[in-house]
Amino acid sequence: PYVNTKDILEKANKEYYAVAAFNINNLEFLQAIVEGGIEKKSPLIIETSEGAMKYAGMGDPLRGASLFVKMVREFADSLDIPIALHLDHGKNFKYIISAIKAGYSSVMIDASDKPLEENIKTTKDIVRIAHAAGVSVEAELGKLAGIEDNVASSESVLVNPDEAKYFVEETQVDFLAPAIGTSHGAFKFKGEAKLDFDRLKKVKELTKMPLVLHGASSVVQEMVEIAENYGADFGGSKGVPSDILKETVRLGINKVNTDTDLRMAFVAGLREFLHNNPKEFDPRKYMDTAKAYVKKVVSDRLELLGSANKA
Ligand SMILES: O=C(COP(=O)(O)O)N(O)CCCCO
Ligand code: NA
Ligand SMILES: [Zn+2]
Repeated sequence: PYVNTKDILEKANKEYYAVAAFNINNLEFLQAIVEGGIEKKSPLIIETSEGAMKYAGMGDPLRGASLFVKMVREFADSLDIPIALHLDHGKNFKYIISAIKAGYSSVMIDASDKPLEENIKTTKDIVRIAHAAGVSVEAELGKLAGIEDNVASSESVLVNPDEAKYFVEETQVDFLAPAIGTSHGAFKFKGEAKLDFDRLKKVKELTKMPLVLHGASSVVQEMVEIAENYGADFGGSKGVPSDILKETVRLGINKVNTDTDLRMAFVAGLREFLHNNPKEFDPRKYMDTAKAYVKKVVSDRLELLGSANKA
């Protein structure tokens, strides 16, 4: 069934596991993710960025949003696993309202680059509107390093746990993304991978609410090797190691945003297939390996996060 993200995350919060939130831009990634969820009998959070809304709607974000709602609902209504649709990194009021109007389960208001009081004000405005429409809300505190959807944020500012408690009380958001040292994309760490577990622990103790980890892709070595075997150059790529990811779940992370790992898996499968099948031009065939690799990465992640058999 199509459910509210809050319902999925409240259960995960109680039972201390995490649910992956996978980004999509098209049908094929959605198919592969849903196949993984069926195989693992796991709840799924499908998420789209504002860029994905524009892309699918060919420039019209409301058309893109309603296309994604219709696609996701079609799958969700025909399956036993709970599936929610989330707007990731909502920054533009118009896009956030479009997602709410189209029927998204939840929206993220990302005002993490604003001073605290402004972040609170903006977030409160969105919470009021979203809650009136039965939509749950995610916000972010602190700043990720790396590139956030082509906006380079200078350096990562880690969450202040006391500020987090004040923020959630003031805004009544349903789930919070505390910045603890991750960043978006495939180049997360210069040296050794390290996250601030102490801050995460404190935020959980102070808020007791479902928490979100952004920039959580692991950069799956197997997929890097396949892609590089067929012409990709992913030199220097490094993600969040599995043991560190598991530790964040143990400490209270319940939603794990994953985009880069699926992108790399898809392109690895596409490169491999096209190289080995020079005569093929049927889209139902040449994207097959790509989808199979995405499904594999999805299934492994659902297992690792502990959401398998939790549907
Ligand atoms: O936090 C994440 C996941 O980040 P990643 O998959 O790059 O680790 N997202 O919000 C997905 C969109 C960011 C661009 O990749
Ligand atoms: Na999000
Ligand atoms: Zn993110």
